[in-house]
Amino acid sequence: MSQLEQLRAAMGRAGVDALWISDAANVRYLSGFTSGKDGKVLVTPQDATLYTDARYTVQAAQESRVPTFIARPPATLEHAAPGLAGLRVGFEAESLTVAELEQLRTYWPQATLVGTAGLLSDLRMVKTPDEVQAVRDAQALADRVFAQVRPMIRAGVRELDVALEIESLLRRVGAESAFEIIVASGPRGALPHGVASDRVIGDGELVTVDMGARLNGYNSDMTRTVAVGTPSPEMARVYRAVLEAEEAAVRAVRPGVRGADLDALARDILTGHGLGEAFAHSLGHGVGLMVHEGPSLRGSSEDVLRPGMIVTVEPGAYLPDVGGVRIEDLVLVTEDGHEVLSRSEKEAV
Ligand SMILES: CSCC[C@H](N)C(=O)N[C@@H](C)C(=O)N[C@@H](C)C(=O)O
Repeated sequence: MSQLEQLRAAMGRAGVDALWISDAANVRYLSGFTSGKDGKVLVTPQDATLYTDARYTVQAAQESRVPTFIARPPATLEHAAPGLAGLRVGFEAESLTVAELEQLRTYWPQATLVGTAGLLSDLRMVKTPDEVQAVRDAQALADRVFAQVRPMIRAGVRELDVALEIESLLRRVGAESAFEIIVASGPRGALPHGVASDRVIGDGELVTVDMGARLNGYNSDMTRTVAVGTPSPEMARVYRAVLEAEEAAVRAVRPGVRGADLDALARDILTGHGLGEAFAHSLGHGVGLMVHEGPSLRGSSEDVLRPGMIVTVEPGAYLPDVGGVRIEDLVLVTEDGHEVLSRSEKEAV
């Protein structure tokens, strides 16, 4: 089934006849138009239309897999209105603003507007072969960049300079950083999202580097914690515990496994090392057009892994004022198990 056919089936289950798609990643996913933030897609029982404005006339003609109508709101809404009379029209409750909803109410008075959630994000969880290749390419690039940057992670270098080098290497090959690069050294390692600061890396410290490449719209995500010199026995113990949890969770990735069970597996290992409280976030998340998307590998998740999903496995342990460790791999769920897409070496500490 095509993406559009799968979406129409999901719309039927949600009880809507048409869907107004406003989330930028969903617009891109469904239409192929790469400037999704400046577009909307309307899916009706018969048609799908990309609405964008005249800045994108040429680009939309080149990229969009669905017919395009060039206009700005409210002309877009006026164009759509006649076809929506009497229909139940879904909108994406997680991305449409209140002001935009009011505008839909004004211009589509004969439609019944219905809030929906997750119709496209559910589809996006399982990647097509082309999407898998796109994430694979992004991760391969991130691995190459990490290998180039690893030698500069040493005492006397600022975290910021490490991040800048990663960013510039990514930019030079036409990619960009998938998110603000995390370089957290020494005690800053206790910040799970310690974006690079002007702190100078010291001897005997662990340094957590969390980076991703965005290439052709698709993201990668990987974390390595590296040792500069010889870390304290306490931090070496934490590193080995996190590595044990990470490797065990990666080994367990296969179709049919629940995200919640993978989280519990890693959490139980860290708890056994007295680090359960120090693991301050979920085990992982899906990666694709967004760095964070479904499925979720957290305790409350009901997601079950299926072939074609791409997830991170990233346990961590964070000790305030002392330091922290996170180790993260990007993992493709295959028909009979998994394939680890991130290839960067993990150091023995
Ligand atoms: C702001 S993007 C940061 C990406 C980073 N690699 C990452 O995913 N960090 C995780 C610790 C994280 O944010 N996990 C989320 C899903 C959570 O546990 O709520």
